[in-house]
Amino acid sequence: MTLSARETAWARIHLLARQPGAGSIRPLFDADPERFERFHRKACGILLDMSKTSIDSEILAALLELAQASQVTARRDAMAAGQIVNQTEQRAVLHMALRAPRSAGFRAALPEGGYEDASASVEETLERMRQFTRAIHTGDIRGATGETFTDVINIGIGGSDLGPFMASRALWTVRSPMRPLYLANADAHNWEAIRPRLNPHRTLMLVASKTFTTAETMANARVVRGWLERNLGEAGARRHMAALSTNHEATSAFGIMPDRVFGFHDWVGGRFSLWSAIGLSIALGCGWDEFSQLLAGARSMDEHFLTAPPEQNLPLLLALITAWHVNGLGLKAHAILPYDHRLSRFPAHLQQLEMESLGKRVTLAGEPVRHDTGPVIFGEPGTNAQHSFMQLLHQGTTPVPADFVLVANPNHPYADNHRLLLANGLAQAEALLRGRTEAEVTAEMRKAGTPPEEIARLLPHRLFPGDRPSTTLLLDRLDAYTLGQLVALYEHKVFCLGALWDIDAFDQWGVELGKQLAKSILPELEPAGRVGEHDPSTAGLIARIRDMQGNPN
Ligand SMILES: O=P(O)(O)OC[C@H]1O[C@](O)(CO)[C@@H](O)[C@@H]1O
Repeated sequence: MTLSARETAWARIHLLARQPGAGSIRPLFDADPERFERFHRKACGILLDMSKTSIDSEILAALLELAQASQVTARRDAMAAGQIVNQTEQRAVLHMALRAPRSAGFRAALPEGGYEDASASVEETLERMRQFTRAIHTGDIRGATGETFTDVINIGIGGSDLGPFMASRALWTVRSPMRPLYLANADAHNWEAIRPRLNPHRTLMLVASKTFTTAETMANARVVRGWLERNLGEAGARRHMAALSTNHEATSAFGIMPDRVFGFHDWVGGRFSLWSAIGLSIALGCGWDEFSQLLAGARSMDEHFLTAPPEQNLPLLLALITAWHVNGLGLKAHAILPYDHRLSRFPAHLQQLEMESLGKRVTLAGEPVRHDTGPVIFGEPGTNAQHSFMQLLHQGTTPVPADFVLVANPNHPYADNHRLLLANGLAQAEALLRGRTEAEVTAEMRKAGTPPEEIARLLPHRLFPGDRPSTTLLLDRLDAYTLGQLVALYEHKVFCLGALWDIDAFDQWGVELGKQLAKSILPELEPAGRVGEHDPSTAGLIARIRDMQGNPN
């Protein structure tokens, strides 16, 4: 049987991963004092250090071969050309058009044939967003009682929340023009926690939903609209509402004035939408210049992704590292550890970006995948992570690859704190690599005067296996531009993994079943409802909830 180029490339990866010592990192440093120099790359101001992984020249060459055999470059070019790369939904994928000037000339293929001018509609929407933002900030647009808007509440979930929330958290300062707040959870405790901080006379409400049908978002939008109406009347409330959506019919049915609807297109996936109208809360909260810089930074990463050779291409390299860990070494979790508090929502954003994109079990052709796909993504900002889950990364039974994001220069004057932060980030990665040997632990305990029997008792608990992989991304500073670069880097990493695994990284059918079942359970929880057909566990739980709420079964 002849193997295809892809199969051959995969076979090579698996073979390399089975070599004795594969997965070991420390010997690679021992053998090559220049390893850091040879295994770090710098592009777009981001330094990517992959030397603390077990990838050596041979493995890197094999991974690059896999990328070539998987036609990552050709697929990338097809995406940039606006072809229908989201095959199951028959859509082009053009978030890159959102941050490109009109002269870039992005076009989106239409399923019925022909193309639409993506860049033209992006430019038009951006200009409307810019004017609206300016008018809100200058007070040309005011609330129903003539007061200026001080707060903007973005009501959305998933990609209509996580990206804008992450970016606002990173970019907002006390000097920013408005306070951006985010309401996502259908649990009204979320709204109850936000409401006391808001003055209805000064609050602008954005309903952010690509489809404008998402149950959680619509439930929250009705609650907040009701609050505005009670305080301002129906007509007054309308002056406080805007929508970010592709569904103009539904926004108008909800009562949002047509000139307050900022649209985008189905070639923008939810988790890639923070650059579109969905990012309006970033512009309003942090300022138009910041939003523009965010787009410009992402654009610079797009240009790098589209033009850099594979061996220098940061998104591709990040993807190949993950492929090595998941498929070569069988490591199925991945930690995101930003050592910058402004990036505290970054892991949450990447959770959706990576897991919704890459949590797939069939190929584009609908065949079962032959390789594992997306790992579990989780994370917290350092140093908080160290005091919660890092124990498992250091001494748990399975290595968990981690991305450390370090920022050399802070945007605050507390140099001591920043040194402490960086020292911890560097130390965690070093500890994962280096580990701690029996000789080291024994010597340290002896020095501390620990009796021999106590040393023997504690020794196994105090050993660190080391040789655990991590990748470091080092930024000079974090600002809107570099944030744009960082987020776009991960977006393109996801694209590359989708191509390597031959899956559709742009659909999300896996979220549908739960939504459908929730619809059928909903009436069963009403006071006069009845428990329907379910598995015994679900039926039992519904019955108990009805009991606890004092409703008959
Ligand atoms: O913007 P919408 O249409 O409300 O969707 C919100 C989110 O829901 C999802 O469809 C998943 O349920 C995400 O892909 C999306 O980001």
